[in-house]
Amino acid sequence: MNPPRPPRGLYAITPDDSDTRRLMARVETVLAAGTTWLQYRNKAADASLREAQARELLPLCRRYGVALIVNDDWRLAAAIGADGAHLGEDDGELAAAREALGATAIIGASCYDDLDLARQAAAAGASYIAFGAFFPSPTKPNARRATLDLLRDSAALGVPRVAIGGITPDNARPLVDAGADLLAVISGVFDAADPAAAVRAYLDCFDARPAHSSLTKDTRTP
Ligand SMILES: Cc1ncc(COP(=O)(O)OP(=O)(O)O)c(N)n1
Ligand SMILES: Cc1ncsc1CCOP(=O)(O)O
Ligand SMILES: [Mg+2]
Repeated sequence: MNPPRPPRGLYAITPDDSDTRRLMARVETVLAAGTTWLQYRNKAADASLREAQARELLPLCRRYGVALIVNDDWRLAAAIGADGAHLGEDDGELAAAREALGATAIIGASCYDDLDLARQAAAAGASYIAFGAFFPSPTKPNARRATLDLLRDSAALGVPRVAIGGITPDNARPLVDAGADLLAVISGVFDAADPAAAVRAYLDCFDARPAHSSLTKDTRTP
């Protein structure tokens, strides 16, 4: 049997939206257009709204065969049976998340502009490592900035690499050429005049681009 293919494509991340009906409709458009993974991120919601929104997103993602990854809070991911969690530097230990979520969960780690952090995350069993911000981010203007060299230099780590931060269909191709397996995007998708067309434009950036990593880990959508 061939080894599983690594994930590749668009990793859409939800905007802060307190209107759950509207959020579901916005997300469904994006899932239907061909998103690979979805991250639930809402920095403005309280714990109860976050749980309600994450719970409602899960069956929607399942319907489209898209993995749901919860930002910041692996306990919430575990409580609702999500496919994984994304952890930044303030979001707890990867080992604890892995223990709670299990061997097949998708657990991502923010590595910002730091190859050593990426090495540590890969060694600790991260399913993917994320670098960025690569461009000024409308969502997170003070995010640390990363360079394309990080993507090139992290190829040998053998885990999928995610690029984030100010990515638009117009600036994304160099990231894919440098080794990004997934483009993580909030405003470029959800603030676009036509979010479905934006999703397709990001996916076009992968056309005729070889997959970079020779990965063996199974991080496919369940
Ligand atoms: C795919 C992906 N990459 C990076 C981040 C940023 O995580 P973090 O540094 O914890 O910042 P917040 O998202 O919590 O503001 C991410 N969420 N997703
Ligand atoms: C969470 C996060 N971490 C670095 S930049 C960023 C926000 C990405 O959003 P956008 O795609 O709108 O720049
Ligand atoms: Mg975080």
